[in-house]
Amino acid sequence: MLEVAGLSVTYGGAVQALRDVSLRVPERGVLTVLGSNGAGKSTLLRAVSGTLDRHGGQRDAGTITVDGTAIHRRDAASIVRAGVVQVPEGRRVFGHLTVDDNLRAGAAGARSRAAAARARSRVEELFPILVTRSRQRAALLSGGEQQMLAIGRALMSDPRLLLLDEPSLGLAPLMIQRVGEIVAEIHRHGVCVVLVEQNATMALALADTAVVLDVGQVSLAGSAAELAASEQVRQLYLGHGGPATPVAESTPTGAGHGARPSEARTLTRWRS
Ligand SMILES: Nc1ncnc2c1ncn2[C@@H]1O[C@H](COP(=O)(O)OP(=O)(O)OP(=O)(O)O)[C@@H](O)[C@H]1O
Repeated sequence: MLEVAGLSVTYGGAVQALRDVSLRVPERGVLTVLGSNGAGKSTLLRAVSGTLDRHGGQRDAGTITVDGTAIHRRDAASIVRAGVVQVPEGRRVFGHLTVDDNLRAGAAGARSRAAAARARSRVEELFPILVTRSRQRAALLSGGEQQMLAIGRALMSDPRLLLLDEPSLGLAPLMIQRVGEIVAEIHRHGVCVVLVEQNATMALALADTAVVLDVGQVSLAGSAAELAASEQVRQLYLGHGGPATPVAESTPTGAGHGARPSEARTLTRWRS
C-alpha cells in the first residue's frame, strides 16, 4: 500500500535526517518504526504526509507511493485527499475550539459528505468520551482524551493510511493500554497504520512488520516477531536481553505475534 524507496531528507540543507530509507507497508498492514531520539522517525512520517516543508526539511532523493501512485511531489492537503493522514507527536488539538469543532475540522479532508458521516459515526463509536465532551473546549480534556481527539480528528477524513507519531508519549499506563486497543481497532476496520513508538513492547505487539532507524538509516527490518526476538531490539528497546518472550501475551488486544528466537534467522540486517 505504502512504498518508500531510497528516501533521503535534510533540514536546512545541512542536517541529514534520513539517508536512503526504503520500506513498505502492505494493504491492511501495521508497520512499527523504532529508533532512538533523533533517529529520523518523525522525519519519515513528515515526508510521507508532505509536511517536511513546515519544518524546514526537504526530500533530496527517493520516492513515496501509495497504491502505486507517487505522492512525494504533492502538498499535504492533496496527500490527505489521497487517504494518508498523520497524527503528529504531542497531540496537537485546537485547544480553544470545542471537541466537536476539532472533529469538524478533521472532516475537511474527507472525500465526500457520505464518507464524512460514516467517519463521524465510527469515531463516536470508537471514542464515546468525545461525544460526552463534545461541547467542551479541547484544552480542558486530559492528556489521554486529547490524544483520543487527535486520533479521532485524523480519522474524520476517512484515511486509508494513518501515521501515528508516539501516541502513547506521556500517558498513564491505563491510557497507553487504551491507545493500543484503539490502534488495533482502527486496523481491524481495514486502515493501514505506520506507528512510531517509544513503547516498543506495545508497538511490536500491534505490528505485522517493523523497522529500526539508526541515525537516519534502516538498520533492521523484518516481521514484528523477528524484531521482538532480535537481541539488538531486546536490549535497546525492550529493556532486557535473554530468551524472547511472546509479545502477544502482553497486549490488551492479543493482536500480536509470538516471538521465537529461531525466527530471528530471517531478520534482514541492512547494516552491521
Ligand atoms: N525542524 C528541524 N530542523 C532541523 N533539524 C531537525 C528538525 N527536525 C528534526 N531535525 C533533526 O533531524 C534528525 C531526525 O530528527 P527526528 O525528529 O526525525 O527524529 P526522531 O527519531 O523522531 O526523534 P525523537 O524521538 O526525538 O522525536 C535529528 O538530527 C534532528 O535534530
